[in-house]
Amino acid sequence: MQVLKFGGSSVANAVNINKVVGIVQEALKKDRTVVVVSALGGVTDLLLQSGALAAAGDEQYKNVLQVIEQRHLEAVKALIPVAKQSSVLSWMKQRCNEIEDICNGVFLLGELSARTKDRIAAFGELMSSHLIAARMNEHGAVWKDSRELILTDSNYSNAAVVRDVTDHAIQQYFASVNDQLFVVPGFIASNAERQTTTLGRGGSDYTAAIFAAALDAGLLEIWTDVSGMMTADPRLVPHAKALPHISYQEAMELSHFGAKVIYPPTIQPVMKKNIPVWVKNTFDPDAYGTLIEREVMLNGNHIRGIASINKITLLSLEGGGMVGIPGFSKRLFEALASEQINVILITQSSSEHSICVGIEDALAEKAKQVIDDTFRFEIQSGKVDPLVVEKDLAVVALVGDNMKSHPGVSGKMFGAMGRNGVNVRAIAQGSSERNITSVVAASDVRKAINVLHEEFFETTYKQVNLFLAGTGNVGGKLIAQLQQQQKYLQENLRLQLRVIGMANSRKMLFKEEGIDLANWKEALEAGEPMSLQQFVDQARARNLRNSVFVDVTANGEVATVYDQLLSKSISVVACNKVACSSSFEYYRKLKDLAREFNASFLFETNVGAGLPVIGTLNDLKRTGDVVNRIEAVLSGTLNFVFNNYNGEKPFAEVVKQAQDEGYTEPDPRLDLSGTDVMRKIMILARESGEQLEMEDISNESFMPASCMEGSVADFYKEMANQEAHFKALYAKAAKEGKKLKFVASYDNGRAAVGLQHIGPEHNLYHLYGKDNVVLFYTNRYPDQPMVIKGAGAGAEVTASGVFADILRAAH
Ligand SMILES: NC(=O)C1=CN([C@@H]2O[C@H](COP(=O)(O)OP(=O)(O)OC[C@H]3O[C@@H](n4cnc5c(N)ncnc54)[C@H](O)[C@@H]3O)[C@@H](O)[C@H]2O)C=CC1
Ligand SMILES: N[C@@H](CC=O)C(=O)O
Repeated sequence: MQVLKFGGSSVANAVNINKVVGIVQEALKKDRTVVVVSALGGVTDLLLQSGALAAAGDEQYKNVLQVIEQRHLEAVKALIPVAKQSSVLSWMKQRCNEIEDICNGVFLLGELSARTKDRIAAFGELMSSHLIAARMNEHGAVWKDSRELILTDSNYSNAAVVRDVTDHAIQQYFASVNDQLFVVPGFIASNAERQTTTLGRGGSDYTAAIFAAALDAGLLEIWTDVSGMMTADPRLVPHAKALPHISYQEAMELSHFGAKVIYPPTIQPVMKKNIPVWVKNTFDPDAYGTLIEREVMLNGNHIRGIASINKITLLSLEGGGMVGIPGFSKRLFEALASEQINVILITQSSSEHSICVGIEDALAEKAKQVIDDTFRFEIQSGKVDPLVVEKDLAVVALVGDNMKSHPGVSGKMFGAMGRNGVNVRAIAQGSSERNITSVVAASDVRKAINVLHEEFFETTYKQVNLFLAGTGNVGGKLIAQLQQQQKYLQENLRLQLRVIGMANSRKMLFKEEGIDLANWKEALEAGEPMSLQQFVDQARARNLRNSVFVDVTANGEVATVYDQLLSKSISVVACNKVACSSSFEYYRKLKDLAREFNASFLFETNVGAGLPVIGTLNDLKRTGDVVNRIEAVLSGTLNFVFNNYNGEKPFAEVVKQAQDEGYTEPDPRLDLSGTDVMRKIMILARESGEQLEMEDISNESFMPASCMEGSVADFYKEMANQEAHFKALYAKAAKEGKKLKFVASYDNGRAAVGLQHIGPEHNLYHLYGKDNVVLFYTNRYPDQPMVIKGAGAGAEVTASGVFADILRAAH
C-alpha cells in the first residue's frame, strides 16, 4: 500500500489535475494506492471568506460562492467526458447548494460558530476529491469520504484524532474492499456525533500520514509545488539548496520553524511506523525531492537547514522576587495556556531572575493582560516588574541531527550574525542539540538567514555587497579593476563582489542583483538624482550581509556619514582623507564604532596611495613596537613637481601636468598649500597613538599667499605671475647641489611639514617621479629606519589600494 497526497496548488485547475492523474497512473503500477487531496488551490480561503461575510451581514458572500461554484463546474467540464458529466455536475451543484443554504443561515443569524465554520470549510476537499475520483473513474478509482473513517474530538478547526478508533476503522474498510485506487478528501474528519471537524490548516498532509500509518504503507508521498525541502527559504536565500535526504526529526524541526513544505504533525504517525515520506514536485516529477527517513547519512555538514518564523513577540517577566521561589514559571505557563496562547520558545537564565517566552505577535496583547493579571500582587508589591513585551521579532533556527556533541556550531552561528550587526535578543537550545534558536529583529531576518546560509552551506563563494560613492579619477579605475577581477575573485578567493549602490555628485543607482559594471556609466546616468542621506538610508535599509561603503570622493559631507554606516555594521573603506583628518574626536568615534559593531574602517590609501604604509605601521604597533619618529615625503604631486621643475618650463605648467596625470587632489591647491601632506602626517601620528589636531602641525608653506586667493583658475594664473618666486626657490637649492623636497616629520608628539633642501647624502634624496617615501624610526628600528617607498599618487595605484582594503573588509 502507498499513500500519495496532492496539495492545493497541485489540484488548482484542470491542467494541474491532469498532471496529478499522470503521476497516480504511474504509481498505480507499483502498488495499491490511496490518494489524499486538498481543496482546489485557494478554495478553502474562499469558503471561509464566504462564511465570514455572511456572518457579518454582507451579501457579497453570494458572489464568493458563485466563484467557488464556477471553478468546480468548469473543472468538471474540462476533466470529465461529456457523456459522464451530468451526474458529476449535479453532485457538485448539490454541494454548492448545501454551502449556500448554510451561509444563508449564517447570514440570517449573524453568527458563525466554530462547528459551522468547519462544515463550510470541509466542502473544499469534499468537492475536489469527488472530482478527482470521477476523473480517475476509468482507472478504477473509488471515492471514500474520510469523515467516515477518521474520528476526532470536538475541537473544531484543529481537532485531535482519536488514533486507535481511526486506525481500526481505516484498516477494516480497506480490508473489506479489493479495489486498487482510492481517492479521499484530506483535512476533514468527524467527531463522535458525526459532526464534521477539520484537522488544522495543512491538515491534508496529516490525513495522508494517518492513512499511511494505519495501513502500514510502504511509502507516503507528499506532492507539492516545490522540489522538496531546502536548506533555507528560497524566497529569502537565492542560493538555498535542495535537501535530498533528511531525518524525521530534522523535518519536524524545520517544518515547525516555518519551512512550510510539510505540515509538522504529519511526521509523528509515520515516524512511529518507520514509513518513509517522499516530498515531490507535481510540476517537476523527475526532480528527486526530499526523502524523509529515520537514519540519514552524514552530509559532511553539522547542520541540515535554517528556518525562521516571523511575527514573534518576546514576553519577559523579571524580578528579584522570582529567585528561588518554585511555581513562578508554572503560573506563567498556566496563564498563557488558559488563553490558548502557544509558547514558541522559552529561555530562563540560571540566576532565575527572569523568564522569557516567545509567542505569536497577534497574541501579545492578550498575553500581556493575562500575565499582568496573574502576577498583579507580585507586581504591586514590587517583587516582579510589569511584563515587558517586545514585538516585531523573528525566530531564526539552525537545525541538524549532527550538531549534537559537535562544539563550535553555536560559536560559528553567533559569530557570523555578530559580524554582520545582527543583534540576538534571545537564545534557546534544547538538550537534544538538534536546533539552536535565536530571536532577532524582524527587519534582520533576511540578513541573518543569508549570513548563516553563507557560513554553513555556501562553500562556493561569499557575497560582498558594495555601496560606492565617487566615480571620478580613482572611482572609475576602481570600477574597472572590480570588473576585471570579478571572475578571478569568485574562482580563486570564492568572493562574489557586487556593486549594489553607486553614486557620484549628481546621480545614484541601486540594483540588488548587482550593477552591471560593463555598462555602469549609462546606467548611473539614467539613475535617480543623488541625495547623500538617501544613499546612506538605502545602504542601511537593504541590510545586506557583508556590506561595504566605499568612499572614493574628496567630499567633506560624505565623510560625515560614516558613523551612520558603521553603527549598522556596514564597513567603510575610504581614500577620502577628510574623516581621518577631521577632529580627533570624530576619528576616534569612527574607530570605536567599527570595533563596537564588528565592522571594518579602512583607509590605507589616505597615506601613500597604494603603498602599504598604514598597514605596516599597524603591524609594528600590534606587535609591540613604538614609533618614535617619522620622516617622509608624502605628496606625489609635490615630488613630481619638484622633480620636473628646473626653471625652464613654467612652474604652473608642471603643476597642471601633475593634475592632468591624476596625482593632485580634485582641488590642487590642497597639494600645493601642504594641507594634503599635513593631513597625511597627522593620520600617521594618530595611527601611532598621538592625539593630534591639524592646528598642532606647523606648515612652512612655500606658496605665495596670493596664489591661494580666488578660484582654481585664479590659482593657476597667479602661479604664472609668480614664476620668479618659484625660479628663486629652485635656484637656491640647486646652488647648494641639493633638491627641493616637501618633507613631513613627526617626532615624539610634534609634527611639521615644509619645503627643505635635501642633499645627496640624505635618505630622501633619491626619490623620483611621483614617488613617496616613509621612514619609520621605532624602538626596533632606532638607527636604520624601516623604509616604504614607491609611487605615492595616481588613480590606478590608489584604486588598487582601495580594492585591497575592500578585500580586507570582506574577510
Ligand atoms: N589621485 C590620487 O593619487 C589619490 C587620491 N586619493 C583620494 O581619492 C579621492 C578621489 O579622488 P579623485 O578620483 O581624483 O577625485 P575626482 O574629483 O576625480 O572624483 C570625485 C568623485 O566624487 C564624486 N562626488 C563628489 N561629491 C560627492 C557626493 N557628495 N556624493 C557622491 N559623490 C560625490 C564626484 O562626482 C566624482 O565622481 C580623493 O579623496 C583623493 O584624496 C587618495 C590617494 C591618492
Ligand atoms: N594628491 C595626493 C594624492 C594622494 O593622496 C598626492 O599628490 O600625493
